[in-house]
Amino acid sequence: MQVLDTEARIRKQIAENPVILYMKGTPAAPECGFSRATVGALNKIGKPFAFVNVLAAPHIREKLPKLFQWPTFPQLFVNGELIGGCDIVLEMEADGSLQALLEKATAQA
Ligand SMILES: N[C@@H](CCC(=O)N[C@@H](CS)C(=O)NCC(=O)O)C(=O)O
Repeated sequence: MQVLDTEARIRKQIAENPVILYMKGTPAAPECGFSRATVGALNKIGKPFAFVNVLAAPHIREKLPKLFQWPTFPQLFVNGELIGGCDIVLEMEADGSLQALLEKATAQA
């Protein structure tokens, strides 16, 4: 029962938020260097994003990696699609594609 509830919760969060970051800690107080770096890249772009602190949500921390076959955090979703973790976000920030993606996603919201 808990497993189904957790999956439904995750799918709702992803559906309701055009940009959502599953991370350790909060944007104001990240609790892992990978999450900190990812928040830094998103803040540089300056578009709004939702977040879930998986350290405060152990069921989500356990379930999300299985749902989207991505084993680690952070995980960035844009318009319902998993973009990736810290490495991918930093690469996309460097080549300009993160800005383009987020501008498009938040313009549609
Ligand atoms: N290369 C990864 C690094 C992320 C990573 O290694 N995260 C670890 C440590 S924070 C993790 O989430 N481990 C699984 C867990 O703690 O649930 C990325 O690009 O995001």
